[in-house]
Amino acid sequence: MRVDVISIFPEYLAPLDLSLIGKARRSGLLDLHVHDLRTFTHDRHRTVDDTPYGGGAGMVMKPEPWGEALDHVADQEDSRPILIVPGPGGARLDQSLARQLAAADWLVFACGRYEGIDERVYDYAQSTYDVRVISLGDYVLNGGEVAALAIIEAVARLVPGVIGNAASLFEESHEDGLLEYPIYTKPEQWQGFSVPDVLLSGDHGRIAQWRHQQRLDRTAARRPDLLPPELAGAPEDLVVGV
Ligand SMILES: Nc1c(O)cccc1[N+](=O)[O-]
Repeated sequence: MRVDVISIFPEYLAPLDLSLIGKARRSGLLDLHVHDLRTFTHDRHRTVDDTPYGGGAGMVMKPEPWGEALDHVADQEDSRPILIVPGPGGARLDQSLARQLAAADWLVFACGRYEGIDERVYDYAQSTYDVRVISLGDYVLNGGEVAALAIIEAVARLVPGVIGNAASLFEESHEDGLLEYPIYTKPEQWQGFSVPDVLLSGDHGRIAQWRHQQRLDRTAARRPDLLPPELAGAPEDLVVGV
């Protein structure tokens, strides 16, 4: 998978050199390119913003640098990349959308700052990109970089080979709609807390059943909205292993 990120703060994307994503870059599984939007300005001050037409607070990102940057990134390529513009007005990222994006060959991220990007950039990009606005949630960030990091991590880890043990992708929270079960490691006793006996039993059938029940209980308690319709609204003590 190729990923391009355009930002006025390219150093914000430095964490992508770390851990499994950094390893995927070095192995060639992830072909990541970060671009400084100011590279595509031509004035002495490398200007990327200006006042909004119609008045209002704050500044708007100018269309010209974005147009040049998007043309530069997509240049000489015949495939149509997905352009992701992280923003509060976008489709909410969830595991299903992350899986969809992980099937793409090429993602390009446009990280807005200030009050956002001139609307004509979205229109201009349509001829070359599949334009998507994606939100992490209903709250306000200062720009798109943090969201781009989160989306890239959620997507890249689903690319085959990025996570060494693919089995660990299953039974994760949200992978199949339920939250994950509690996990434990050595020592058996710690600060007066014990590991549940069932996990020490060696009975894999009982362990699997216990873990499934834990997932149902946790989902019912913390995210009842995720419960399957047949269990939604059922009293917690009736949410039994099904
Ligand atoms: N919420 C927000 C924002 O305020 C600015 C950029 C990106 C996001 N987001 O992805 O959620």
